[in-house]
Amino acid sequence: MSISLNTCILILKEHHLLKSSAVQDTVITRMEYVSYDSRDIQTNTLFFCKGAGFRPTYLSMAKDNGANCYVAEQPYPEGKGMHALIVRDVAKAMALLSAAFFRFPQDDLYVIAITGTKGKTTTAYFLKGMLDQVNGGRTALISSVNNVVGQKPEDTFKSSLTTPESLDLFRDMRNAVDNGMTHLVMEVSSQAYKRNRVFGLTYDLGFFLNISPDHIGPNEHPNFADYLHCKLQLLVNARKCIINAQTAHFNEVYAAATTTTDPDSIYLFADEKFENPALPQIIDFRYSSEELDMARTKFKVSCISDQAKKLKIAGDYELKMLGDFNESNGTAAVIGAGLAGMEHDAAARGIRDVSVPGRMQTEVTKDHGVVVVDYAHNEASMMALMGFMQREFDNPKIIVVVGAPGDKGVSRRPGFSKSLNAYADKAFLTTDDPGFEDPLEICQEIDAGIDHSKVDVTIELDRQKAIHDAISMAKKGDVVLVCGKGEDGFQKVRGINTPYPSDITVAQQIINELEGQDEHFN
Ligand SMILES: CC(=O)N[C@H]1[C@@H](OP(=O)(O)OP(=O)(O)OC[C@H]2O[C@@H](n3ccc(=O)[nH]c3=O)[C@H](O)[C@@H]2O)O[C@H](CO)[C@@H](O)[C@@H]1O[C@H](C)C(=O)N[C@@H](C)C(=O)N[C@H](CCC(=O)O)C(=O)O
Ligand SMILES: Nc1ncnc2c1ncn2[C@@H]1O[C@H](COP(=O)(O)OP(=O)(O)OP(=O)(O)O)[C@@H](O)[C@H]1O
Repeated sequence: MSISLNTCILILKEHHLLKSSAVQDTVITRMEYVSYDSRDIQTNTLFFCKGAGFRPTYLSMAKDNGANCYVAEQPYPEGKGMHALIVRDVAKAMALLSAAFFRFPQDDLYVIAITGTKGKTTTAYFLKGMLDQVNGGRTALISSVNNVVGQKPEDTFKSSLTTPESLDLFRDMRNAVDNGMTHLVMEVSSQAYKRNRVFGLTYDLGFFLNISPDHIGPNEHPNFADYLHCKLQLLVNARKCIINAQTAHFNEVYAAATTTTDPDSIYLFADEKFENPALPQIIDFRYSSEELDMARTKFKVSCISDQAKKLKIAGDYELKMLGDFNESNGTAAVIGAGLAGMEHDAAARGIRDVSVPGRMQTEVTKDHGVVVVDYAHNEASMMALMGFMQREFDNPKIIVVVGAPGDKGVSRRPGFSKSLNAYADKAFLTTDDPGFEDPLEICQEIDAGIDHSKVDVTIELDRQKAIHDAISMAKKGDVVLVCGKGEDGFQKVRGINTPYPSDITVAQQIINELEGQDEHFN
């Protein structure tokens, strides 16, 4: 793969991004590799100088290792002798030039993008499960858990960001196309728009699931308005939009979709009980809860509007994952499958056994109640999780193991106290990626917001012991919720990923010890 200097100049000019260029007569004018990291350079690399942490010495290193052209927002003496493309916005330039370098792989994929404060990963996995039924397992995935770019084991790898840097994203898409993948389901974080990681990318389908305050703080969004604005961009860039009519800020969300999409291609869904007389739009799809047992969720999807009835997706669906919020996620995914051409039976087959690592993994024990390991890690998801347990399991005793990460999301901590006050009977406050903060102080901060007349609190910094004590004390009919880390196999302590056996493994071992069971979590 390669790109010529002329093509780069043309693309940057077309998008009004080029401020100036310096072309060297003596240096080759084709670039055969692209990188934004001086530790990853090959001969004739196009190198992007980007990011808050960029240092000019990285450019020297890149040049010494074979880079022949750099793109930056200002000229650097360290780049003397290289071609230089000086641009207004390096992140936008990187997205456009990477798409061209990797030969526009998005054109050969049916691209589905999902945003929302909660439910992105689950909805993405549901969609992959269904689409795999009709394309022979050729659905690529970009998610905060795993990325999948092919069908061989080595084509599945852990992701470090929810939405990768544009250069990595287009490379992953190219690999996916070359590996025969036909569809791509991707999570798009608000940060991806803030940082122009998906600049210029258009989706066949775009989902907006929900929004609540989150990701506000240093390095993320300065305020909620900025967070919402970034999330709305997904709809502006989608050819067809699927929107949860029950989302907060519905009017702004719907308006964003209409800026580039005809109302006939905007699909709304809501649960059967939802009524909002102020809403002029027809809700296209409704879902309703059917019976629920300890292991499976059943719900029905109905097609209401004429445009909805064109899709053959009405009927009953079953999920392996509990949670009424998963009925909402499931409905969104089923609509997406319908728009991608699927019908009810294949969709129902594809979604029924999907599980997402670390999300709503449930074990029904003999004598210690129901144990759930879940990724809930902010107020909205804790409320959704505990509220569901209280409604569905007839007001059980709720025992929660939870902590808050250090160095980030400080605004989430009062949300933990609030949700525990609302639903928990017993809370074990414990360690969760403390980073450079003292985990005891983090726990004390959460504890300070707890109403101790409602919730009995134990601070136990050893996470494995906290899980042990929670499950040991639980009796038949109780619910134990182990929140926040799901399948994470490490604790971030002082900048180092310290190995940790994962909540799933720890909980399973404890249940085995207590009850001699050897089944696995659902
Ligand atoms: C604020 C933010 O999003 N920052 C991301 C961004 O950092 P940056 O561009 O400022 O880069 P940097 O790490 O300061 O380094 C500067 C540059 O020097 C280069 N470098 C560095 C060292 C060297 O020796 N040589 C060299 O060339 C680096 O490759 C980089 O290009 O680009 C980096 C990759 O190049 C990301 O790792 C980093 O994500 C940070 C770690 C992060 O935590 N991001 C979070 C906020 C995020 O993006 N989260 C969302 C999910 C949110 C949600 O759940 O909704 C996500 O999509 O993951
Ligand atoms: N639609 C929803 N509404 C509220 N809470 C939800 C919803 N879907 C999932 N959750 C809760 O949020 C947790 C995370 O779900 P999921 O990983 O699917 O969301 P996400 O948007 O990818 O999250 P993140 O951005 O934090 O990675 C789940 O474990 C569950 O507790």
